[in-house]
Amino acid sequence: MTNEQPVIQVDNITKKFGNVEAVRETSFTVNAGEFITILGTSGSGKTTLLKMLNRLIEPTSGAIYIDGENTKDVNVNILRRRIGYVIQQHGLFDHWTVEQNIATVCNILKWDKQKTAQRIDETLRLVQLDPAKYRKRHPHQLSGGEQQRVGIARALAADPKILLMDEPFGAIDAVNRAKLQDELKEIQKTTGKTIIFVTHDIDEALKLGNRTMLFKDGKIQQFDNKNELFLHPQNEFVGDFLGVSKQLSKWRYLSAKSLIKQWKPVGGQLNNAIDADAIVAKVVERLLKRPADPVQVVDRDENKVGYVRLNEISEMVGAI
Ligand SMILES: Nc1ncnc2c1ncn2[C@@H]1O[C@H](COP(=O)(O)OP(=O)(O)OP(=O)(O)O)[C@@H](O)[C@H]1O
Repeated sequence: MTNEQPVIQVDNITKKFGNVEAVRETSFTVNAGEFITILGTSGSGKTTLLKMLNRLIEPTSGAIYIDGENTKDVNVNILRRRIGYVIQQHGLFDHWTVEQNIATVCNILKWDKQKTAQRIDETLRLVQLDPAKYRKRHPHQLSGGEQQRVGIARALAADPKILLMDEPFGAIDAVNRAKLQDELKEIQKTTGKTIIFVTHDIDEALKLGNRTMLFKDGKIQQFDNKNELFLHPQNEFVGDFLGVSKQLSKWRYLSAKSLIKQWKPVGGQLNNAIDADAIVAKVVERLLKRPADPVQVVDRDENKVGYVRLNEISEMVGAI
């Protein structure tokens, strides 16, 4: 859930490396508690954009505000403590134990031993690692997935409001990657962090992000939730990139909500209801189980209901 409060405001930033414009006149806003994924072609400027948020790269022009404060006016070290950063190759110090790695920022903040030890255990539990088992290990004694978990624990140690993640699961096998994605989503839900997550993987971007930014040639092509990206791609690139023409993608990613043309007030019993956020495939599954009954799509927040019938669904899915 987001609370519609801008935590990041990017105002017309451009980054030039010599003649190369890596990011061009880009503006966007991110609200507190959002999980934003950034997707795009190789070399499109995703990493450059991310690194400008914590001033690892300074914009050539434009401004970035975090909590309303221009990042240019904030001491870089203070800024980076407020913003956790996770990269693909975890960036752990090999000669340090897991606990020493996680304690890096706590030590900079001069936390006492007890507070630091407590936080190490807390963050390890958050990333599903048993502190007693992992505290004293070195990074080379961990699997790739475990290293990445420690990387996330370290980024969370100082309890930053924002987490920047640059292809954090890029080098992890598919099974562990799916597990890490689920865990990260859970961490985000329980901690309310604002996350900006760069990935090459369309499935990962759509699964994790409540909004996804599509990036090409240093510019945002579209920044929307997945329903909007599929239903209203703003240009050919977005359509092609997401494979909007492929029915399969629609069925996998669209929610039941998108099938409803007209919401009606709730009346009487809801005995075959499905959540508005359920994917279309679930609606179809339900319809096939009880072909005679319409499925009632329920939007809990707004207490509304819409109906989908089997004989209508192929027509509806075909039209969206
Ligand atoms: N330090 C630099 N000096 C010169 N050019 C750079 C520098 N960093 C990035 N670039 C260029 O800026 C453009 C954007 O690079 P960036 O790494 O942001 O892209 P990306 O979308 O993250 O790519 P990938 O998905 O391949 O990691 C590229 O053309 C790249 O070559």
